Amino acid sequence: MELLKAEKLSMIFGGLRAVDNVSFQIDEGEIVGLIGPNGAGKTTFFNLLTGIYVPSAGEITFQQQVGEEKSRKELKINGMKPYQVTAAGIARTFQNIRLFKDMTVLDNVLIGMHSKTSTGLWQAILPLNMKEEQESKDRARSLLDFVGLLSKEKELSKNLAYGEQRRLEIARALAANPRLLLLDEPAAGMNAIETRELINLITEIRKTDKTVLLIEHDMKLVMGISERVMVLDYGKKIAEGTPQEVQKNEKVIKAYLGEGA
Ligand SMILES: Nc1ncnc2c1ncn2[C@@H]1O[C@H](COP(=O)(O)OP(=O)(O)OP(=O)(O)O)[C@@H](O)[C@H]1O
Repeated sequence: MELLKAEKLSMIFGGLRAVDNVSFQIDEGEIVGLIGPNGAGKTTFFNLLTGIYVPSAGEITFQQQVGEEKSRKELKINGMKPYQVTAAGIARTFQNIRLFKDMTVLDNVLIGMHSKTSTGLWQAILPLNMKEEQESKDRARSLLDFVGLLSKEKELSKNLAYGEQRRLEIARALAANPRLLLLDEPAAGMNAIETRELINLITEIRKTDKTVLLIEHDMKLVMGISERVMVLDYGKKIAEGTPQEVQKNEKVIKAYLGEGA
């Protein structure tokens, strides 16, 4: 079932078409990889889906879940503010880790929980009533447990190892309880062990009913974990298909993977 659809999406900076007429759909429960050379427009595409940029052309729709009965409402994402997009059910991590470095690991997750409102930071810092505060902390701790960081809850996030900071970013994004999780180069800078742990984590996230779209340059990871892969080059979609199809695609080999792939 369709979760998010982008139709003929473009983003133009000056004369540069960073995203050029890209149509894309992701269904509920899928893990989809987004690949392409440096500067292909991958992060810009994420920025369009998350309200950081308003598209120069095209439309993005998201099937928001409303109420307890899980009924759906089609929502137009264009023009929404990033916090409204998060509240609608799309959360993300960033290529350059964006944690509050002088705050504890636990507080970083608590902030993610309250980022659904424009006053999110203040709500996270100001005291809630005791019961709410305890419930929030319990949920934040269970997310830390999920990403394997519970034992580090009191540490300052800047003191975590690089791979741990990346996992904390994922916990912070999950705190918003998204239906669609966007991961921007989650394995960047990770060693082989950290990458293996990350693959396990993404597999576990998928089991929790979430849909995942990830940008990644680690081909082993992205081809191993994705059911479908979309390839961008100079802002244009040059291929889309299963990892096997994409790896055999002449255009993709020429633009990105190279002959030795
Ligand atoms: N705010 C901006 N203003 C002007 N140009 C931009 C802006 N953001 C991105 N670009 C340009 O748009 C193009 C696409 O950039 P983008 O960061 O989306 O690529 P990418 O595929 O994510 O690259 P990488 O793999 O290196 O992260 C690049 O040429 C980049 O310089």
